[in-house]
Amino acid sequence: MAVYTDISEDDLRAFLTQYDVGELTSYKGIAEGVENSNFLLHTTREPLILTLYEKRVEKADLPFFLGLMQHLAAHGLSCPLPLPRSDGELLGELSGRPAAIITFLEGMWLRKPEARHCREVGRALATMHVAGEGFQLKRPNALSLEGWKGLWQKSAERADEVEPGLQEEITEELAFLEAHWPRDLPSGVIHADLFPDNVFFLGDDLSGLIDFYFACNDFYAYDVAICLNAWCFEKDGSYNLTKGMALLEGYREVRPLSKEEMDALAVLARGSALRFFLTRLYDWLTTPAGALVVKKDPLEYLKKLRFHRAIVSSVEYGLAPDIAS
Ligand SMILES: Nc1ncnc2c1ncn2[C@@H]1O[C@H](COP(=O)(O)OP(=O)(O)OP(=O)(O)O)[C@@H](O)[C@H]1O
Ligand SMILES: N[C@@H](CCO)C(=O)O
Repeated sequence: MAVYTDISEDDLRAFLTQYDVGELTSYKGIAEGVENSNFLLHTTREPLILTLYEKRVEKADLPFFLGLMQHLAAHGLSCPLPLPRSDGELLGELSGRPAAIITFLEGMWLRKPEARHCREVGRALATMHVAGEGFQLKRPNALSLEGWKGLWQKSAERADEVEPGLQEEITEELAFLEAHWPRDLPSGVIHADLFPDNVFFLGDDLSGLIDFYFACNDFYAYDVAICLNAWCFEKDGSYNLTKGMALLEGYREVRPLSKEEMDALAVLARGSALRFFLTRLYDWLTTPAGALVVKKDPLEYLKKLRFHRAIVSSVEYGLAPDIAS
């Protein structure tokens, strides 16, 4: 469960006096998510989400994340909108943590997405990429090559506890990615964590995207690779070509992918798999037993990484042979 920081009713009521949200009628911690503490607030008006930002979110980045949600919502993407306080600020403090209130997005995330949902996700991802153009603030991706190296240094010594041989394998993978990472692909604001639990649906219709707290400036195609990893593999570790095809087609309906972007998919997917492997590995090794959070399995992403290593053509992701390399 992701409620790292508890709040008292008195502190919450005092915090809410700075917002024009009506009277608080109830609140509860939300069990899902692993990064921040989230609460659902009911007031005499609309339901709201209160987020307290935790360890992996830098306070200095919050104006980027909250400003981005405002920008995207104003440019046609369905996503939560941060509420300003009476002094105009989007960010406050509660229980010693930076805190913000955002609008509640209707819908549910899909436990078992199908190909038609992957198509919707592809479209929504491209819509976000297009909507993000013109957003003035910049945030380099802290979880790209340099960040991976830093994370790896913190876990490498204990990696073989998780699977023998991992230390050598990941060290070699990092060296490969350093040598082959693309230098010049179309880039802009990416979501960088568009997993099923961050995409809401009402029935089969996508109702919106949430959780922009890893958003940053990076290659658009890297975001596509993140989604292929997060949406198009089955529980048994196999890649679902139909889902991959649907996701890529949905994306390309809204924003074309260039030949360079398509050619780079396998290496970007390797990097993306390594990124989630490393954050999961770090959490696996450091989260204290008994913490109220469900740890995610790093080995799921190791399997994906190995799959991408064996790719020789982007046709294998579901791109039509006439446009794939
Ligand atoms: N704007 C919103 N509208 C409705 N529900 C929301 C909203 N924001 C968050 N939630 C709820 O809170 C849960 C956790 O939110 P979120 O994914 O932002 O947390 P996180 O800790 O950053 O998670 P993650 O592990 O995905 O990084 C969501 O699964 C959803 O149930
Ligand atoms: N989506 C991430 C967790 C949040 O960063 C994962 O599944 O590892």
